[in-house]
Amino acid sequence: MAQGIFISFEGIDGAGKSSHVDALAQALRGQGRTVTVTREPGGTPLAEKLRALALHEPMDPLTEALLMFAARRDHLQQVIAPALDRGEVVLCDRFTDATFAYQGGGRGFDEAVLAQLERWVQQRPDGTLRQPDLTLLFEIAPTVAAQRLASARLPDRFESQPVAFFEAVAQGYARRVQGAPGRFACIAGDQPREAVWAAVQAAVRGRGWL
Ligand SMILES: Nc1ncnc2c1ncn2[C@@H]1O[C@H](COP(=O)(O)OP(=O)(O)O)[C@@H](O)[C@H]1O
Ligand SMILES: Cc1cn([C@H]2C[C@H](O)[C@@H](COP(=O)(O)OP(=O)(O)O)O2)c(=O)[nH]c1=O
Repeated sequence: MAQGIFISFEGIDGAGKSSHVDALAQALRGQGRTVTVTREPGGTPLAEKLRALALHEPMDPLTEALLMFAARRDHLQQVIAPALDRGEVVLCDRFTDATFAYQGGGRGFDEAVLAQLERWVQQRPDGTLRQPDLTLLFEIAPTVAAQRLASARLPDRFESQPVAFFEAVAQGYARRVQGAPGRFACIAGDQPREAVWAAVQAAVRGRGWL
């Protein structure tokens, strides 16, 4: 059976990505596809426990990075790889680009070490690296995202960071785009919701998946 389709959603907190994950799942299911909607950190019982720790307990940047990759390994093994091997679609709210952006850009953790962990965690039996087929990167000025979040929800360890942290996170994302431009579709997140949704659909349609 053909390999499935792996799409990740990325952006700084408040960029407005989450509401489009379910909408895209519905659109793809409408085409008869089987779709798994999942998220990182999380997506399995173990990884959700690691998520609760990573989002709420104080820890140093190496511990934080290792927890993200530990959660990712379990998620890949238990959920993502089996679904893709069955030829299904996986929509994942954040994946490894978030680690490079938040732990690399935001926390300043060594990106060469992150790249090593990425290889260990995402290597397939044939030696190639598992990556999303498409990453939708929602781009927005950190000040606008912060205004949105101020009225939206109680902040976790990341969301409570100052605007300068999110500027560094955005730079981390930009470096990932430079490293693999063909994998990314950059979506202007500061548009009205309908325009953002149209851009999401256009990116997926451009790949022939909608
Ligand atoms: N295009 C948009 N314009 C204005 N507000 C938005 C838009 N998209 C999302 N929001 C609001 O911004 C906040 C953050 O959105 P959310 O989808 O949770 O962002 P993310 O998942 O990227 O952190 C929510 O209160 C949401 O209702
Ligand atoms: C996947 C991942 C997320 N994160 C952070 C980014 C987010 O602030 C947080 C959780 O992401 P997210 O699910 O987008 O948060 P919410 O449900 O509140 O919208 O985890 C990392 O720091 N590194 C990672 O590798």
